[in-house]
Order: sequence, then structure tokens, then C-alpha cells
Amino acid sequence: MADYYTTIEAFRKSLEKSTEFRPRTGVILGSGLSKIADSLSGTAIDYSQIQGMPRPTVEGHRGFLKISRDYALLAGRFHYYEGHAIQDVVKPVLLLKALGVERLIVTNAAGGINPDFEPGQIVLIRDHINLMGANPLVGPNNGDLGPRFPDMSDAYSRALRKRISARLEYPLKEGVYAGLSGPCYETPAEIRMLEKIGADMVGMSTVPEVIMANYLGMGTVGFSCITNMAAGILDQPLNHQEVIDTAARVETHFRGIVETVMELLASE
Ligand SMILES: O=P(O)(O)O[C@@H]1C[C@H](O)[C@@H](CO)O1
Ligand code: HPA
Repeated sequence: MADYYTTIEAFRKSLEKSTEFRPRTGVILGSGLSKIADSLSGTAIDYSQIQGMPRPTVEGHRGFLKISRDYALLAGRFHYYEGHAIQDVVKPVLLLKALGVERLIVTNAAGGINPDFEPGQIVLIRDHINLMGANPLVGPNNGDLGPRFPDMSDAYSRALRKRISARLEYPLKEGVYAGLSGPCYETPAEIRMLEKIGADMVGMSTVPEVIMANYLGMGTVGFSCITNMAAGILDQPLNHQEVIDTAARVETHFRGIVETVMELLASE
């Protein structure tokens, strides 16, 4: 495994110069969702000012940290398909760990497989299926950071999900997220396979981050914004612009949910 301890320490040192905030809650914002960070108060720190932080290359991932007393929001993640090593894909989680974050909210844009879902809907992630062909924990383990064989049976905290559903005015549907490497969208045959193995939605991120967060002992919850129906479900081609446009259309609604969850976690 990469020397994650050294990476976390380097982030800690780098951030010492730019912020005194040490929030307990971290949020990673998915494709087209970074406007949520603009609308919340706090100090903005560009990734270029954080030593060792890569730059996002995908439209809709801008690359800055917004930090306040209660939360750290990361507007911009790194995807395996961008050519980043899997050890770099998880750097947003290592950065949050360096700040002392204990609870993580991950968000993403995803294609809906479950026919009960529709574009624009926000789904609470119940579990994931790792089909990325990579795992950030491969390599020698530093037992001071986490266990060799992390338990993933409650990767998306059941207790937190229960509290979130109780707090929101209406219940969110839950679903299983299949994480593939991308960058091409899936074929209709792949989507039929994913449906058969129990996936409700599909995307190209989140899974490595959630593995790392669980390994580091962070309680984690995740939300998918269904930006499109997955390949072959509707008779229409897929494109990233649709993903960005749908995320933008529901941004206010999604922000309300994320803010409610942030308040819930901050009040505990
Ligand atoms: O970062 P997320 O998972 O939200 O982005 C999704 C997956 C690809 O990066 C992109 C495909 O449109 O959106
Ligand atoms: O349909 C999709 N497939 C994979 N990733 C995605 N991200 C948004 N939509 C999709």
C-alpha cells in the first residue's frame, strides 16, 4: 500500500498554514455538484495551494476545499479513469483525515438502473459493488492507520442512514451503487448484468473513497444524484453534458439535503 501515513502528515503540514478550522464532517461533491460549496460560508482553498493534491481534469469538478468550523467540503474529486493511480484517487479522503474529519458524506452523479428511479432523484446509497478492478488498500498495511482486512458490512452506516431518513421531511429511496472504472459509459448488456447482480445505479467514483474512509474509521454516508437512466434503459445515447445539466437542475434540492445532513451530524 502507498505510504498513506506520510501523505496524511504532508497534508496536515500544508493545511496548517492556510486554516485553523478542524471540522468533524467532510463532504465530497460529485460531478456538477460543486456549486453547493459556493453557497456555503467558509474559507476557500484551491487545491493548487495544498501540497501533493492533484488537479481535477473533468468538467464539473473544480478543485477547491471550502472549510468552516463545522464542515470541510471538497469540490472536485479524482477518478481512476483520469489516469490517476488508485492511491491518488483517495487523496480527498486522506486530506479530510489530515483535518481530523470523523464523518464523511460522499455524493456522486450516477446512472439509474432501478426502474423506480428517475433523472433528478436523490438516492441514499445503501451499499456498493466494487467493479473498478482496483482497490486502494492493496499493498503493505500500516496497522496504525487501519486493519489489514477492513470490515465492509456497514460501509454506508446503517445508523446514520436511519437518522437521516428520520430527519428528512420525506424518505429517500435507497440503492446499491456499482462502481466501474469508466470512462466509457456502460453498454446495455453491462447494465442488464449489473441489474442482475443487484445494482440500482452505476457510476465511476465513490467506491475507492468509501473503502478508504471505512479503513480510516470514518462513519460514511453517500448520496447519488440520478442524472440519467443507464444505457439501454431508455432508447437514447448518454453524454456528460446531460449529467452536468441534471445535476445543475436539482442543485438547490440536493443542497438542502446535504445541508440537513451536515446539520444533523454537527449537532451530535
Ligand atoms: O464524480 P462523479 O462520480 O459524480 O461523476 C460521474 C462519473 C463520471 O465522472 C461522470 C460521467 O458523466 O459523472
Ligand atoms: O450512466 C452512467 N454510468 C456511469 N457513470 C455515470 N455517471 C453519471 N451517469 C452515469
